[in-house]
Amino acid sequence: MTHIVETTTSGRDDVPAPIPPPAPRPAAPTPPGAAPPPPPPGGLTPPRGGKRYGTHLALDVPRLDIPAGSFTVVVGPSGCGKSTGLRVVAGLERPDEGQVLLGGVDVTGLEPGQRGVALVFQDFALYPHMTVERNIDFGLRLAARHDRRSGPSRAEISTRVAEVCAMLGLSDLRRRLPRQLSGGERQRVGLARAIVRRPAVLLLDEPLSSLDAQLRQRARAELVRLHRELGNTAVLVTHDQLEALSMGTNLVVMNHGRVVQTGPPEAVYRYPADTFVATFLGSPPMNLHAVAPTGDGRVLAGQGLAARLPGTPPPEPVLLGWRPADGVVCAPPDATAGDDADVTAGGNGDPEAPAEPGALLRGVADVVEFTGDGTVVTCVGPEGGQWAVSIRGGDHVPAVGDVLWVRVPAARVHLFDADGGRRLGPRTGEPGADDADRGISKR
Ligand SMILES: Nc1ncnc2c1ncn2[C@@H]1O[C@H](COP(=O)(O)OP(=O)(O)OP(=O)(O)O)[C@@H](O)[C@H]1O
Repeated sequence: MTHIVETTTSGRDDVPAPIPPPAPRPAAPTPPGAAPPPPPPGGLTPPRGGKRYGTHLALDVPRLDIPAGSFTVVVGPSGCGKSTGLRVVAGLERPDEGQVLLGGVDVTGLEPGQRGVALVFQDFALYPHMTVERNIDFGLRLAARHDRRSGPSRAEISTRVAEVCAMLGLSDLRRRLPRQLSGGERQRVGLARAIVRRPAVLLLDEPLSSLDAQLRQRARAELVRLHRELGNTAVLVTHDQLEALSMGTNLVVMNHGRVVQTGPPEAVYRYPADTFVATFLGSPPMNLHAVAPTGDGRVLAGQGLAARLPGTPPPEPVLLGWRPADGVVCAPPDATAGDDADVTAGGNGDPEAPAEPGALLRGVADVVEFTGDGTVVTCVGPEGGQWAVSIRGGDHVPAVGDVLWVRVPAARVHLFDADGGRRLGPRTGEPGADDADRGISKR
């Protein structure tokens, strides 16, 4: 639902009511559409503290900094508190504990309209009887009517609406009604309504969820370009991990009301802080295997898997992870371990430790899925353990029942604590740690 905090909480009865946003707080006493404060110099710190619904702690965030000018994407499973966090920042919910800081300024006690924040919800509830143009300039006209001296002039409103329509490709649609627009066009009108106010902080709650795959792809690119052009701070909430990885400059991963990891998307993807992040980001998710040290302790072994890692592996059983795209299908390591070996029979399928650092796995192809630009093969190891490997288009595609040997370069092997799932150090694959070995993974 498109909801611009200042305008749709105005409570005025001389304008038709839009479909209400989800449970907004009562009308803000501040002038509707009042000029937002300038962009915060020091970024956004939303929030310090938490939000409870009854006894349920929906948000438990001691501190979260969102850099000024960043495009921050908040991702996490359904119900993890993403929207609650956004609504606390917008002022639609008050935190039970802690503060919300915008550019170092405590805005916890401020009404939504005083925060310089615009919030765009996932379904774009436009005023159905108003044209595109009227929907977009609605908030500015209210501001002008409310404050004739410092509100925007008619000429200024017209210029700003023309600018935003040009930016979002809506110039030819200005006279249309919402029902005469496609879903993607309505989505752009919803965005235009928010950005025409030039908010210091643009909050987007799953704004692309109602679009089909093609429109979604275009809208993703549009939002990224828009952020570059506006130079403001944008926070986008999604449960779509492709959006999370591709759109933002800063990624926040949440689970159970908490922030699990933040950082540039590639760093979070490459060096997940725990098994939750490791398996939540990436499709297919990261493979995880229970392994334990064997022999002189330098080799980790599990069902159908052996790994030799640089440095000394941990002395305890751990979880070894690798991404399906980081596995390389290879020839059997020697003639005696032929393709006929029954890898599903007891320990017979466990490979020897590889001579070079890295992991070696053996499994039987169980499911072969064509994905368009490649194939994902799900394999079964001894005693039924499953893992997946991605095969690029053009490479040999195995058939169901084939035996597969897969090598994973040491730089792409992740180790996690077997109990808590926390990433373990010394970490293989840290930036600069295994650069020589990292080259092996380039296929
Ligand atoms: N008004 C409310 N009253 C009671 N519980 C609520 C309310 N709003 C949210 N919750 C609960 O708080 C938790 C966090 O909800 P929230 O909407 O922030 O999750 P989310 O991560 O945005 O989920 P989704 O991706 O499904 O939209 C959920 O368990 C939800 O059921």
